[in-house]
Amino acid sequence: MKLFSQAKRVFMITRVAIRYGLDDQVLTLLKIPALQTLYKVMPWKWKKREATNPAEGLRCALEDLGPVFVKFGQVLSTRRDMLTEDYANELAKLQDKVPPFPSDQAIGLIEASLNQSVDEVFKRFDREPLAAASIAQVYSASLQDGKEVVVKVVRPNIENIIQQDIDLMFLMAKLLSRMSNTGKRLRPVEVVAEYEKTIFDELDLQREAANANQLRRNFENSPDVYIPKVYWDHCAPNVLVMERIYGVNGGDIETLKRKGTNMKVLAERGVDIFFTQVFKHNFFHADMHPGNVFVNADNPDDPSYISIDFGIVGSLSLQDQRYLAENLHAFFNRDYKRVAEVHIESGWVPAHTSVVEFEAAIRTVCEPIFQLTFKDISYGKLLLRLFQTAQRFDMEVQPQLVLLQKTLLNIEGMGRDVYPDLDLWVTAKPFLERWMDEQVGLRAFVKNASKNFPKFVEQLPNMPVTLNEVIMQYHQEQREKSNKDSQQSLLLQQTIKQSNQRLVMSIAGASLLIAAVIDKGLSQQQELSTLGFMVGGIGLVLLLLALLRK
Ligand SMILES: Nc1ncnc2c1ncn2[C@@H]1O[C@H](COP(=O)(O)OP(=O)(O)OP(=O)(O)O)[C@@H](O)[C@H]1O
Repeated sequence: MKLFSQAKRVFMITRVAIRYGLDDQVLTLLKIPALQTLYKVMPWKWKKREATNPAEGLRCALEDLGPVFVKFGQVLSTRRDMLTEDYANELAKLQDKVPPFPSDQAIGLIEASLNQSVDEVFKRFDREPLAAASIAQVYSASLQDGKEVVVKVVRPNIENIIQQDIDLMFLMAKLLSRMSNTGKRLRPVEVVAEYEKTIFDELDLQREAANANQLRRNFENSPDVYIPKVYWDHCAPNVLVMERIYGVNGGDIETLKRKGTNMKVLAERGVDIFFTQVFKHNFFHADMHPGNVFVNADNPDDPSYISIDFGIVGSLSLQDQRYLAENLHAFFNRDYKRVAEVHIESGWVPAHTSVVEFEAAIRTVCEPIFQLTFKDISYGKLLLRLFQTAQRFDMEVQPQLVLLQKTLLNIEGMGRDVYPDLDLWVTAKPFLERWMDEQVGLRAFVKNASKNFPKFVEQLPNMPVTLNEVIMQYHQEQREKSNKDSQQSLLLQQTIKQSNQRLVMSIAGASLLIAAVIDKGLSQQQELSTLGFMVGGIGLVLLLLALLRK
């Protein structure tokens, strides 16, 4: 049965591909002369194709193949590192205009999942869907206490449809990578695997609810962005009930202007929110297209955002954060040598990479960007160029970094639609510098010491005993050795003396550092006081001297 339905689907895909002239493109990619000759005599070759160019053909074909392929095309459209501009622009036009599924079916699904009738859960449930998307359908309703909510419910049987289509995509990707060099370079199997993960993650609305909750906590009381509340009691893996929000769609520039919205403030807030998520919370909304962003313009001078759709989020490892911060920082000082060094020092590119060659390659792609004024520079494109260059030098860019680069492109796009003179660097610079300050150098050391302080205090009572044991053991070993060789006895005495000096220095250094940490803790301030900074600094120097002393 499964084989039959797959064969039917293959047949349908072939028909759609022929209709839009994709067969020609596939054959060109495969470069198998015999097949190409045979193909020339196929009857449909003389039929008129329905697309005017290959990129349009691909978009139309994906639209005909249904929501899973449409979403795939949307994801591909953001991979400008893989596609040429004409394909990326054409795929960006893809919209999942899917017909709604019957509301009776939706209500049946909600009731089965929540184990309650819709009338019990909701005071009012509007049977006309608010939106019908590829994965889920959204309804408006009100809870028994009158609170307005939206109810998102996953399409029935969508999991099987997705699985079948993804299996076919894998098949096509494998064929493409085996039979064509260009195909192999595009790494289609990896691209489909990444897409599979994204789309299945989006199916789990409980996961989306948890993401929403985390973002809501991160931005609690923020004047910049509002995240709607999740009603957990009425959520299931395929049902999400969330506070209903009202606002102007982020892409509706005309309405925003008509309302007299301060567009500069709005654009700057967008960038601020992004950098806060990346460098402060390390948890970012990664599906930032205008359809998912609303604006509260009730007070036009002080506009703020409202965010929805939390299916895709990203988070960077400390190493990736550092990569990002150090590179952007070095870039904006046009210090390409430093960019190259950072890559090599941290092992992102192989140690044998020539700094000079890498630096030259980075300069070549980035210098044209810096011909623009700061306000016209696209950070998303800059990162993209950097990734492309680094890939040529054997760096494997982490998927989370690619996700971030795509989000950055979106943010920039939206920000500049709102306020064309937006200067991202003005907002980004303090974030990067603060982050670097906190992660690298003495402040970072003291900060970490402060973080580990409770653990240290816990172990403090045992410290004398442990220290004594270590010293005794050390002396014992030295004594045993000294019995064997009397000449070494003198040496031993010296060593013991030095080790005692080292011990005293270590204890003094550690005490000063602890004092600085306590001072910071007592003052309840984010930053160290000048005195704390000095005391901590002396402590650190003593510790370093103790370590370096032979
Ligand atoms: N909390 C909310 N308040 C008001 N409207 C909402 C809310 N959540 C979703 N919507 C409406 O439902 C639409 C679809 O919601 P959402 O984007 O979460 O679904 P989706 O299945 O992820 O869609 P897509 O695949 O297009 O991203 C939104 O564009 C918006 O119009």
